[in-house]
Amino acid sequence: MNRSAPLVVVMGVSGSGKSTVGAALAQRLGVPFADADDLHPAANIAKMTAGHALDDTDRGPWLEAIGTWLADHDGRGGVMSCSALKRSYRSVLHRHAPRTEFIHLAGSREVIARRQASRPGHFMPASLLDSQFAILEPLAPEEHGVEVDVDQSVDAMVDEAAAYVAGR
Ligand SMILES: Nc1ncnc2c1ncn2[C@@H]1O[C@H](COP(=O)(O)OP(=O)(O)O)[C@@H](O)[C@H]1O
Ligand SMILES: O=C(O)[C@H](O)[C@@H](O)[C@H](O)[C@H](O)COP(=O)(O)O
Repeated sequence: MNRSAPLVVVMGVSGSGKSTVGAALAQRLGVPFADADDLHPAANIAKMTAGHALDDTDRGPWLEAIGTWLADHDGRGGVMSCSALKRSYRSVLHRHAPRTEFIHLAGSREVIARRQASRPGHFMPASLLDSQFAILEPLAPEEHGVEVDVDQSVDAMVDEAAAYVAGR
């Protein structure tokens, strides 16, 4: 069994609970937490705030910064909340930190839209949710990770994620 500290990316579309569940999971696991929203270049935040979806070029340097954080935390472990919507994005992260595991917070557009809309003071406009679902690629069987249903309490989601990590 691999006893090294967990290195986890909590992924999913905007409003799926990445920040909430990621922070709680990090606390449960006793490892540092970071939110990929804080690693976006200012231009990316400005673009999303203005209602435009990011493209692969916008996400390139951001993914490199997230991968660097993961590689830096390989020894002590960590949890990063990051949309990581496409498999190619997850491949970039995996290249930096090969033992990264992915927890995909997955659910219906209806539930997630409700949560996203009820979240106060966030830069991400609700209008961009469709573009997030449009490019979302769920985890492939050969990727290291698990899907957790968003339609349950935060505690239950963290329980599932922590159980997956413990059993790896
Ligand atoms: N399991 C849950 N049950 C109810 N509300 C939730 C749950 N998970 C997250 N939320 C709420 O939904 C909103 C979006 O969650 P957030 O963590 O900001 O998502 P993301 O980081 O993926 O955009 C927040 O207001 C958060 O408090
Ligand atoms: O790749 C992207 O398009 C963005 O990273 C996006 O997926 C992310 O969701 C935003 O940064 C909004 O932040 P929230 O996910 O916290 O809503």
